[in-house]
Amino acid sequence: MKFGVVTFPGSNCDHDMIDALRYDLGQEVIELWHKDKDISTFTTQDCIILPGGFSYGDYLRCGAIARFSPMMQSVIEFANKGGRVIGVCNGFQILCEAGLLPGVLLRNENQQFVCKNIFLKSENTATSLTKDVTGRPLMIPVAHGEGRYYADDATLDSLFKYNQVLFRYCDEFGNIVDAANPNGALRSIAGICNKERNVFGMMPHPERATSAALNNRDGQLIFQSLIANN
Ligand SMILES: NC(=O)CC[C@H](N)C(=O)O
Repeated sequence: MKFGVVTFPGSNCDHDMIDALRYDLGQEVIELWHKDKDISTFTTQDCIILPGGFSYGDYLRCGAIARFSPMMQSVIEFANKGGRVIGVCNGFQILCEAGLLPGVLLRNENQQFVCKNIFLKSENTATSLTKDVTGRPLMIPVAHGEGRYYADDATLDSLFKYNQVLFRYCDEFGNIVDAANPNGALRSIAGICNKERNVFGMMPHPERATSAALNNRDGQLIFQSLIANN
């Protein structure tokens, strides 16, 4: 399989993602530009990633302008054919704005940008991204101003009912407690997928935790699960 990483104007985690996949995980990576549309070399075995950043300066709402990029039309078609798409942080925001994932990311409850390590509990072994992520909580960094996952009660209930919640914020022992929730996300939701389980969004940054040089390789477990369960 190969990965495509889309750069939008204002992306700033695209090269972190490319480096993590290429050098820490040894994967083939194609760099994609938001104004291009041709992803015909990608098959449904492959994966497109929307990385983090501040696309279009976060104007209107985070991701609200990027979702109109020409590349997004191709990404939506790719996802509808069953190709896997992952959005991290701003990428998650873009996927929600594009309607590929339900809900929205609102400004953090404390109105502050939050940048720190948090713990994540994997909630779901039914998706390729999380299948092999079992056992202890993962330590992964977050860095966002608008990461508070919000959806109406019916949507939240449906996410749990259909096993679409990927990750929840927890303490270092795996307990879901308010104090471990960095942004006020409803039901401590940190990541979700669509019903078909091929579109994934998460606020924390696994690509910032794939290298021994960073003293944290917990993020590798997430990418390795995706690669192993292709
Ligand atoms: N690291 C990021 O992707 C930041 C996402 C977004 N711009 C926010 O602050 O919420």
